[in-house]
Amino acid sequence: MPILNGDASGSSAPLLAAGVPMDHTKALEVLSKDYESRDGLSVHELIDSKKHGALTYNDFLVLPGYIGFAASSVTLDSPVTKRISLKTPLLSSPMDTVTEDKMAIYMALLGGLGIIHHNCSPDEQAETVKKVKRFENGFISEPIVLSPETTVGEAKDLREQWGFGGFPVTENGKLKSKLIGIITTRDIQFHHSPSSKVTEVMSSDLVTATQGTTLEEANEVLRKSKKGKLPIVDSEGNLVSLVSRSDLMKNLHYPLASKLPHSKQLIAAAAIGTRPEDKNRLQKLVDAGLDIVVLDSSQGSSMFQIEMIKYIKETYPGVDVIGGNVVTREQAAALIGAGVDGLRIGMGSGSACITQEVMAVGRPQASAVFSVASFAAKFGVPCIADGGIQNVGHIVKGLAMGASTVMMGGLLAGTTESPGEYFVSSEGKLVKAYRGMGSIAAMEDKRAGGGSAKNAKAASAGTARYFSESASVLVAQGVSGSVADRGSITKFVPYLLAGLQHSLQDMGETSLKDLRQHTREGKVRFELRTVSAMAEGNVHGLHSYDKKLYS
Ligand SMILES: NC(=O)C1=CN([C@@H]2O[C@H](COP(=O)(O)OP(=O)(O)OC[C@H]3O[C@@H](n4cnc5c(N)ncnc54)[C@H](O)[C@@H]3O)[C@@H](O)[C@H]2O)C=CC1
Ligand SMILES: O=c1[nH]c(=O)c2[nH+]cn([C@@H]3O[C@H](COP(=O)(O)O)[C@@H](O)[C@H]3O)c2[nH]1
Ligand SMILES: [K+]
Repeated sequence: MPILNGDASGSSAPLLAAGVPMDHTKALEVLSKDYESRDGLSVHELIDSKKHGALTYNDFLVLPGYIGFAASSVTLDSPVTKRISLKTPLLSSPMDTVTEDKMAIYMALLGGLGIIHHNCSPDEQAETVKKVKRFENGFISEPIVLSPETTVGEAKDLREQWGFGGFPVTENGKLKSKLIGIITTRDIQFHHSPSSKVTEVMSSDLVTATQGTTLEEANEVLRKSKKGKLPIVDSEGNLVSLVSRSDLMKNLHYPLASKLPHSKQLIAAAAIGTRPEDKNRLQKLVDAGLDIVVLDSSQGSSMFQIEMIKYIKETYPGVDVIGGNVVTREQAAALIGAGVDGLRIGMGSGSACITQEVMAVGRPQASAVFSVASFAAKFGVPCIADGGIQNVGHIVKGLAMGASTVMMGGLLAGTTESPGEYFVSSEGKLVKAYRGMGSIAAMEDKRAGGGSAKNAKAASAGTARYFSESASVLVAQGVSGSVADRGSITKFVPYLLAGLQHSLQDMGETSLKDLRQHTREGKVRFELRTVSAMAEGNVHGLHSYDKKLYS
């Protein structure tokens, strides 16, 4: 008796119009014999502007490959210049709402790199470079210090404000002055006279360590002494830094940290312009220990940049130069010819950019990255995909298009490590300011006024030109706004990295090097995405939902 419901045997529901199904064990053989190419498109077929116009990240998808390994085994190291490679292929933008010392330090600790912005005086920028180079993992280089005149009440307020209660006391209340005591939460907790001086309750029987002590040694002293804080002093007993037990454990664990071989210091990178005065700025940055300089321009293919590249390569052979921005092969060739060690790709793709609207110049980012990176690869010049990154998928696509690293502004501007304070938006959301460096706000910022120019504005990254070209109108190429709170990059970057590993695993690629090579060879396959495909690929049909990305 035939099984009607659920019967797939015989001729009741044939898949092929006629004939017997093939032997299933021959599936792979048939696949390789019967088809001229793999399923989907090669990158060359995908990025074909004659057929498809120029594409950006949302316009295509990568097809899955074969998973024969664990996601955790995917390696993500990648070069950022001809000489320097990173364990984390992520960079933060040289923007005044994104990268100052804290971002640069933590990006480097996490294996990436933060490019220090130049919308400030050369001395301020050099000081930031110094902070990155001098940063010693686990040592608090700028602790809160009390003076002998500080009262117990004030110390209690500081504890409230900072959330911790161990403060060193020095003769003049500053760092690099003689350490005379340390005050802990316990010393002030039950002291009922807020007007007493801290010297009455502090402990002056101190366990200290001398400058040059390693973190491991400091750890051992803390363990033995059972203290919470270990002041580090110089040979004269002046306080130079502090090690805190609570910070210690988390600080010991940055195995990916970006350092040069034989150096204990983090790699420091900073941006400059191509004006004559930028040469003086660069000298200060190099004196402060700079490793990589980024020539920051929306249109890098200029006589100014070519001259600057040659000058830097000649004057500072130890410093690597990243040129840009570029979006075409021709622009790239000019800068590669001048000797750049790396290129930065992107024009108008940034989240706060209006360059394409205002200048009518630019290029959709996926096409830009593929065109430039495939050309630059011939000369061993690594490329940065800069701008337009909104999620892990975009990072992956930038890397699949041939970039070695990816640069982000807006995505990192809402983290604790970016400059500025959080504030509450009119909708009641916790946000931080984010603005394009070509926005009116950034161009007019008074902080830019520390330079040599008489007019404060003239020293800024974005306005210099307007003052020498006798133009009185500032033409904005960016906007100023805010972005939502994203917490600390010490959580966010590991999330991006884990997401990247899972994505590469889906593609069947075990490293970024393989991803780039297999894309070039046509093994990694792509598909164009229609508007409805994009809608399908996103959340749809739900009454409501919560989009929590990681925990
Ligand atoms: N990636 C992107 O899509 C964009 C980025 N931006 C950002 O905005 C900021 C400003 O960018 P730009 O205005 O492109 O900066 P820029 O410094 O390249 O300024 C461009 C103008 O200054 C002139 N200039 C440069 N060096 C000169 C010299 N030595 N002598 C005479 N004139 C010289 C150029 O001819 C040009 O008119 C940067 O931080 C940049 O990254 C701005 C627009 C787009
Ligand atoms: O057209 C522009 N006008 C601007 O004012 C501007 N400021 C920054 N940038 C570029 O945007 C990149 C960061 O982009 P995301 O926020 O999308 O990560 C950055 O890395 C820059 O390349 C600008 N582009
Ligand atoms: K844009």
